[in-house]
Amino acid sequence: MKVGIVGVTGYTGLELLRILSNHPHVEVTYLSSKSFVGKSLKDVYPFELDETVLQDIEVERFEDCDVLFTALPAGVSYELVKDLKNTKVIDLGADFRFDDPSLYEKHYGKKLSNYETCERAYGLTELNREKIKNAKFVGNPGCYPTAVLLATAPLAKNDALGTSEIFVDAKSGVSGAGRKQDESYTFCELNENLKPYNLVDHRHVPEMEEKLEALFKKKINVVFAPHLIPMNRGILCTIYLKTSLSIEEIHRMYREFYQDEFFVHVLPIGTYPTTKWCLGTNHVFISLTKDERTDTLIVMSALDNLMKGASGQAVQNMNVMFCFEEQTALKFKAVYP
Ligand SMILES: NC(=O)C1=CN([C@@H]2O[C@H](COP(=O)(O)OP(=O)(O)OC[C@H]3O[C@@H](n4cnc5c(N)ncnc54)[C@H](OP(=O)(O)O)[C@@H]3O)[C@@H](O)[C@H]2O)C=CC1
Ligand SMILES: CC(=O)N[C@@H](CCC(=O)OP(=O)(O)O)C(=O)O
Repeated sequence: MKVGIVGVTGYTGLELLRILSNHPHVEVTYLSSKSFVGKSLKDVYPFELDETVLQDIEVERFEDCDVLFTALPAGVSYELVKDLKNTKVIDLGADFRFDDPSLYEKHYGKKLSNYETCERAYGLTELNREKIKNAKFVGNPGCYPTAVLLATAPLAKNDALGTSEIFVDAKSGVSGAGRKQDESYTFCELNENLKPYNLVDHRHVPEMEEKLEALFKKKINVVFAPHLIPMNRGILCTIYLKTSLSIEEIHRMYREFYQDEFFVHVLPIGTYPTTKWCLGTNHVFISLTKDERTDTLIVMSALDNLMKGASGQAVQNMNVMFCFEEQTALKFKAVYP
């Protein structure tokens, strides 16, 4: 199967290439860049050892691929790919994530033409597998929404959420911001530092709320506090919510909900996840603790933002769309320590 990566020079693009180089059923035939057209990938990243020449972004070349991964800033992919006839698209940005295009317009400041007519699915594999199978366009979720939705979805199935509000404290490694050059991402700004950013009005809040509403069949407000942490990769979300169920009942529900999932692990009660367990893998670790005194459930989820939070999940979705075994090329174990 022929695969293209548009935006291979970014962090998620490179991660896609790392994963796909282990995939027995695909050949990566098209790699594109904006700034390095005509150079080989090896010229830009000597460790890649890949002499493939980086192409310009040419829509005509997209049709030669069976599937195209677009790993571009939000707002660029949609217009490039929306009219493709035979090529399936997995977009790592936000352009295909929303059911309600007015939410995208409000939070990303751009109108998407004819959005309603494109056959699209939200690419949170474990929660949307059947739709992903037949979709032409898959909107791969944001990294924080992946962590938060997987950590809360079992409560929806059992109507176990006692309130209409959840509180999320999140920490992310710096690769989550992409390879941008910006003063706030320089070494001295980040090293030995823990930095809150975009509190409350982060763009992932409307994405989380839209998907939570669909899951819980009621409006759920998300109070969200993200932080940058001086690590390359990894996300840890700590979610506070109310439920009247006992920790044993909740733990049983979560275990049951994810019992057939290869990538989602519900830890024993009292075991807390760490980001290092997921490093370079597509696995997600979830833990549950209840503060009985305040009747508060604390759910934690840890994942690698470039893997399950982006490129790993994108390949998982490709496997679902093309009927390959879902774990193909994704059986990485953590790099530890
Ligand atoms: N990093 C992460 O953990 C996650 C990222 N995402 C999303 O995935 C997408 C890619 O992210 P990431 O790889 O981190 O980003 P990077 O900033 O690392 O890379 C961006 C890529 O897009 C290309 N590019 C930049 N601007 C344009 C443009 N105007 N037109 C065409 N190409 C352009 C760059 O090309 P060149 O290098 O040639 O200039 C580069 O290949 C984004 O939408 C991001 O929000 C989603 C989940 C997690
Ligand atoms: C650390 C950091 O900056 N993380 C990014 C999220 C990465 C991601 O999932 O991005 P998109 O939704 O834009 O695709 C952020 O907070 O915007």
